[in-house]
Amino acid sequence: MLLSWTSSQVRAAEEPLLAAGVPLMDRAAFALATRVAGLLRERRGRVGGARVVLLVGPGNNGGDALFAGAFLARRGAEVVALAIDERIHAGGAAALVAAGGRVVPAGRAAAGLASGADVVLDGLLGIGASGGLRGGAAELVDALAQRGPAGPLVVAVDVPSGIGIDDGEVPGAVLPADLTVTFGAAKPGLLLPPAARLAGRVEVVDIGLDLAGSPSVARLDAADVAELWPVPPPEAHKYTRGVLGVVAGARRYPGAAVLATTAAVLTGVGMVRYLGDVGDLVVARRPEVVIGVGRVQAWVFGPGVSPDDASQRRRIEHAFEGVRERGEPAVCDAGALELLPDRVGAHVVLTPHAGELARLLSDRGEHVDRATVEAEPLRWVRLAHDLTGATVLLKGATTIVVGAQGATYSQADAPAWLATAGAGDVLAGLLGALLAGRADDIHEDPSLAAALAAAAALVHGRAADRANPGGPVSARGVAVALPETIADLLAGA
Ligand SMILES: NC(=O)C1=CN([C@@H]2O[C@H](COP(=O)(O)OP(=O)(O)OC[C@H]3O[C@@H](n4cnc5c(N)ncnc54)[C@H](OP(=O)(O)O)[C@@H]3O)[C@@H](O)[C@H]2O)[C@@H](O)CC1
Ligand SMILES: [K+]
Repeated sequence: MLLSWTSSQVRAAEEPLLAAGVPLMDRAAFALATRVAGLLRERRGRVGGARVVLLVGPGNNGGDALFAGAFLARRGAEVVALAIDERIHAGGAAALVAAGGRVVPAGRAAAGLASGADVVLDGLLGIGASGGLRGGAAELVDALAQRGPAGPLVVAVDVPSGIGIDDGEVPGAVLPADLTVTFGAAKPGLLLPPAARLAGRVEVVDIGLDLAGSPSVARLDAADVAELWPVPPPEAHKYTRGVLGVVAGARRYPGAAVLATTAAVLTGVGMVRYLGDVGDLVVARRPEVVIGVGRVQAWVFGPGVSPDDASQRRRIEHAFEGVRERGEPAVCDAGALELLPDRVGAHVVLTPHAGELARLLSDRGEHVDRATVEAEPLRWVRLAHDLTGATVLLKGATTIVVGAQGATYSQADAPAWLATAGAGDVLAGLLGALLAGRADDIHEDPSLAAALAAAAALVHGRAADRANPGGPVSARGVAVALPETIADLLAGA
C-alpha cells in the first residue's frame, strides 16, 4: 500500500529529527542524486559529461536540488543551477560551486538552457508552497512548457512545483515530471487528480521520518487486494459466501443488467439474484443467475435504471428499506443515485462519475458542475460523503474513494481504453460481489466498504489490461477477464 501524508504531517515528523541534528537534507539530496545518476546511465550510458540543469527556488526544495547537483557534478556532470530568486539555499549553492557547478540567475536564456539539458531537476517549490507558482518561477515553467514535449527528462524534487500538495489541485503552470522523487512519504497531491498525472513515476525515499496519525490518501496494491478478498474457506456453501441482489436494466437498457450480473457471477459470490424486467435476457446470458426476490446479503442498484422507470424505482425504494433496517451493504449506481435517501451509512457505496456527482451535490444545495468536480475531485467527494453518509467512489482515470473515518483511496490502475460504455455496470457488479462476500465485516467496520471499493477499482483496471493489453476493450471483455485477473492477484502473480 502506498500511503501519503500531508505537508503538515511531514513537517511535524521532520521537526524532532532536525532538532536532533539528523541530516535530513543530505539524505534526501543523496537519494535524489542517486536516482538521477541511474536515469542518466540508462539514457546515455554514463553520468560524466551529462548536462544537468537545476531549477532552484528560494527554499529548502531548491537546497535539495543544489546538493544533488553537487553530487552529480562530482561524478563529472556539467551542472548549472538557474536561480529564480535572489534568495537561494546558501549551503547548497556553495556545495555546488565547490563541486565545479555553476549558479546563474534565471534570465531570458534560462528556458533555452534547460531544454538543451539531458535532465532537469525541478527544485522550485516543495511542501513550503502556498498556491501555484508565482513570478519568475511561473514564467520559467511557462516558457519551458511552450517548447513542446520533446526535451530533457524532468525529475521533480519532492513534488512537481506548484501542485496543491495536500489536495492535488493544479492552480497554475506546472512542469510535468517523468519521475518524482519524494522524501519521507508520498504527498496526497502525487496520488490525486488532476496533479497526479504531472508527477510521472513516483519514488518514495525513506529519510527516517516517523509519521504519526492517519495517512491522508492511500493507494492499494495487488497484495492489499489479495488480503481484502473474500476467499471462501473449505467449508463454504453458497449462502455463507453471500447472495447479491441486483436491481438493474430495463427493456430499453437490457445490457446493463447482463453486464452487472455477469461481473458479479465472475467475481465470485454465492448467488446472484436479479430483480427487474429483463430476467429472460439475463438468464439467457448467465444461467447461474436466480430471478426474483429472496434474502440477500448485499445489493447493486441502478445500472441501466432510469428514475422514471416506476417498477424499478419501486424495487429500489423497497430494497433500500433493508439497507437501512438490516444494514445490508449496497452499491448505488447510475439511475439509483437519484433515489438515494437523504442519509445512509457508509455501507452504501455510491459510484458516480463526475457529472453524476455534480448532480448529486446540486440536488443537495451545492451547485457545482462537472468541470468544478474534475478540478478538485477530492474536495467534492469528501463533501458528498459528509452530506450523504455514504462511501463515495468517483469514477475517472484516477478513481477516488472516501468512506467512514476519513478512509480515502486513490487508484490509477485502469488503461484509458476502459472509458467505454458498460464499464461502470461491470464495476458495480464486481463491487457488489465483494460487498456481499464481506457483508458481516462491513457491518462491524463500515470503513471497510471504502477499501473494498478501492480494491474493486484496482481489479477493474487490471481486468481491462488483461482483456487486451495496450488496446481497446469492451465492457463484456473486462467482465470475462475477471476470474483470471483475480486468480493472479490471489496467487501474488
Ligand atoms: N526541512 C528540512 O530539512 C527538509 C526539507 N526538505 C525539502 O524542503 C522542502 C520544503 O522546504 P521549505 O519549507 O523551505 O519550502 P519550499 O517548498 O522550498 O519553498 C518555500 C519558499 O518558496 C516561496 N514560495 C512559497 N510559495 C510560492 C509560490 N507559490 N511561488 C513562488 N514562491 C513561493 C516561499 O517564499 P515566501 O512566500 O515565504 O516569500 C519560500 O521562500 C521539501 O519539499 C523538501 O524538498 C527535505 O530536504 C527534507 C529535509
Ligand atoms: K519541486
